Amino acid sequence: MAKGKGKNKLGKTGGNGAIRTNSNGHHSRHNNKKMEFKQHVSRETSFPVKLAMWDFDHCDPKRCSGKKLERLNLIRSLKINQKFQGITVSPNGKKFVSPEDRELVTEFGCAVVECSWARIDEIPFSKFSTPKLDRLLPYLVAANQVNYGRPWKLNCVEAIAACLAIVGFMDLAEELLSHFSWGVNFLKLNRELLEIYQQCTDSDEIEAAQDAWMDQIEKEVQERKASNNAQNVDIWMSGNVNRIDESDEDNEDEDSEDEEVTYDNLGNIIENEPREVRYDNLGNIIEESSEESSGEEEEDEEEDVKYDSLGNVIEESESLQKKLDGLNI
Ligand SMILES: C[S@@+](CC[C@H](N)C(=O)[O-])C[C@H]1O[C@@H](n2cnc3c(N)ncnc32)[C@H](O)[C@@H]1O
Repeated sequence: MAKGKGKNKLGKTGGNGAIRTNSNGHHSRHNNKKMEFKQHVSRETSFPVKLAMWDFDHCDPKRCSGKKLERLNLIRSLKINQKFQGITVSPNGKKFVSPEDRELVTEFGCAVVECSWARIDEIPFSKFSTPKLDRLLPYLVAANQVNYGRPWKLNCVEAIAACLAIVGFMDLAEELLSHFSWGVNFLKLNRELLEIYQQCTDSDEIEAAQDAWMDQIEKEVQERKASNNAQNVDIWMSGNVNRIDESDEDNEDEDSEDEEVTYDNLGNIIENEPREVRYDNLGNIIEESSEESSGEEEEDEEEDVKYDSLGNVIEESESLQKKLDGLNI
């Protein structure tokens, strides 16, 4: 393709077939995608979409994503007072990037302001910006090492990739990010949101989608907090969490195993219910009744208890025997 004006007009590049628009409005590439891209990058300005930046030299060139794109010949630097005809993603914007901007991006490209977030107040936006072309990016989370996990504070390559993805050039966003080790994570982290934004038509819809997403996040945070609080209360109220909840019907088996069957030091069953037990001076049971037991019960038990030649109990009361039968011992 000839150098000059028409070079980056997407959809008009027909000959090299780099970009085709599908029924969703997204574009796709045909086979040997990498090769087609390499052909592009070997050209003077190197990318199917015109990319530009105003570089304020705030950043360490080794860490700066804008400078890396420049070294790769994917973006060009603009002079401070130089205007740009395409979309500028900038914190100075009033509207959000939306699929409505697709034609502008296709025709004229996308620019960023390469500077430090910490020094953003020093930037003389009025010198270079065209306010009606400035765009905010909606809620998206950074994946770069400097601001990982932070919403809105994207670096230059993320900002450009986000703009490309929102207007429907997802594969170009991928291409651009593929030059950064962490790049693929930006699309992974934001995939769902980007798909939502791609379905919007204009800035207002993008803003509404962003607000709905943030409301949802806020709701989930509150729910998680409430559930954590509830769990903390339960832990303190329930004491030892290793104890089995005896009111739990599912624990019936464990409960029944807890039913106490106790033995004397020779292994004889001496009690199946809490009772006061007394021993003779050889350790033999001499009485099983409690002082509170009725006289009737005492008599019954006395009648049923028999002893072996050493004085040990060899036969339990009838009621005890019934319980033993029930336990299949
Ligand atoms: C402040 S610079 C930081 C650049 C960083 N030093 C780097 O290595 O790429 C990031 C630029 O990306 C664009 N940008 C990032 N996040 C944005 C957002 N949420 N809205 C609009 N523009 C954004 C702006 O042009 C912004 O100036």
